[in-house]
Amino acid sequence: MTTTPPTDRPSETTYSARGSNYVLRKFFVGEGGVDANPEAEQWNRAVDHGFHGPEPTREATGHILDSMRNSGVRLRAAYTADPVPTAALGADRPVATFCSWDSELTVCPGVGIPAWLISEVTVRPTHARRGLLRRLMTDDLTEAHERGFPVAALTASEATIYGRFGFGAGTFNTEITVDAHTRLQLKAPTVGTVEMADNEAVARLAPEIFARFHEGTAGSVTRQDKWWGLVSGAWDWHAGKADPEIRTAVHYDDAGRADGYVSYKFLPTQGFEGALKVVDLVSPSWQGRIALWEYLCNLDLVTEVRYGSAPMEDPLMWGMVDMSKYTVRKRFERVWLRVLDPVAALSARRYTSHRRITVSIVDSMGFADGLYEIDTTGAETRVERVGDRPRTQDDLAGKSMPAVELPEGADVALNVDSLGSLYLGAVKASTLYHGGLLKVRDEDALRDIQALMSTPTDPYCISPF
Ligand SMILES: CC(=O)SCCNC(=O)CCNC(=O)[C@H](O)C(C)(C)COP(=O)(O)OP(=O)(O)OC[C@H]1O[C@@H](n2cnc3c(N)ncnc32)[C@H](O)[C@@H]1OP(=O)(O)O
Repeated sequence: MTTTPPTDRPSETTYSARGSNYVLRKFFVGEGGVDANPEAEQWNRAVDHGFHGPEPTREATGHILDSMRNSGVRLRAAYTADPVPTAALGADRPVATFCSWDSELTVCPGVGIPAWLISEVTVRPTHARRGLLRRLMTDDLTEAHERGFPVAALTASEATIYGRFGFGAGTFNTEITVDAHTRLQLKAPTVGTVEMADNEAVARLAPEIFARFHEGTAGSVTRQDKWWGLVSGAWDWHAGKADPEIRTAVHYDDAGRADGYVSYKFLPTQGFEGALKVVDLVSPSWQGRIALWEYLCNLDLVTEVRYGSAPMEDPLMWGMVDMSKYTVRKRFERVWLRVLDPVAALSARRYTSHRRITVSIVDSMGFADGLYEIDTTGAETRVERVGDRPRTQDDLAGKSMPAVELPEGADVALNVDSLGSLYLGAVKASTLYHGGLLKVRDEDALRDIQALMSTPTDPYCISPF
């Protein structure tokens, strides 16, 4: 097996496992669309295979490659280096895909940190469980760490896969329906006005409105360009075609400034009546969001409104006269967070409590492993790596998720995936403690970490990626 150091330039290396040989490549989408990027086109086909989707059309591939090029997405792929039997997919079709790009994560209102986003992870079933994912993930996270990214993030197809790579569920959403048979009655009047809008005009407004939402919302990540086509119906990247059924509306504040939009489509179920599905609903303020909900629920012929990116604790529900009309269909983890640099990540967020504690972080991949002191007692937060963590039996056995032990000198110990969940307040420290995922020196230490890590609101992300 040979390796080359990670760089943000195209690179190539080799990998062998269980008698099979692979070439691993990292590359970028260049100018010239599908014709000029045959390697990226094959990569995109492999992604669709990996998620059991249909063969992408040339037009759909063109849109995806453009979006990836505009966002500087780095593509990783594994190709078989062994002879390909007759009728098997050609050697130019990757057996594994992976990509990542630079983004920003809001950690508290007004404060964003660089985040390394990962997506499109697939391994062809006939090449699975040979360590290809582990190898691609290790290469990619190593590069992110070397380039100084405090965190990496992804959205997971299965909750069981990514903990071993140090990712913890960092933000949650709910899928909701609001019964709209009668007009939405709210306890407090809404502010501003809502107008039905021109889709193309909304596509132009949307990036600025989203940027204001993003800046003010812990847990939000920046979006790729492809979102604005989705919002306006010009291009639905999930469906691989334009969507002429998309309708939009804009919310204006009392000064007449556009400060929110909703993009939605009608799903007729019984004659003229039916459900509305929200595609995207964005405003920097809850008042704007609730006003857009009022607009949606008060449309004639609409029996219910469905939304897949509601927050865990929704001001809309608490504002409704009849909260029984608000139904949570599903709760799911959205952003999985992986702390790569605890000093940078923990220094960036705000703390409302003044404490000094020493935390032992267990990271089987090594990036964040060690003892750290967090001190918020002074005028400025100070986070410092103060030493190595003593090796345990599980470390020596090479376990990817070692059991957490409290070393001497530490007040608190936890695995790096738990830190990802604690970081923006998706979970309380006491919940992790009761689940056996966090060890503490004594009750005072538990109280300290609980107070230190608590956040004023749940983290919230409305941008699957
Ligand atoms: C961020 C995203 O894109 S999410 C989308 C993920 N992709 C999919 O769901 C598409 C269908 N699945 C696949 O393509 C593949 O099965 C993958 C990507 C999930 C796994 O790829 P593989 O190359 O088989 O994984 P690899 O052999 O490197 O295994 C790495 C580790 O993950 C574990 N693992 C792999 N797949 C799974 C799984 N589905 N559930 C739980 N654990 C898993 C392995 O046991 C192994 O554990 P260990 O290293 O601690 O012993």
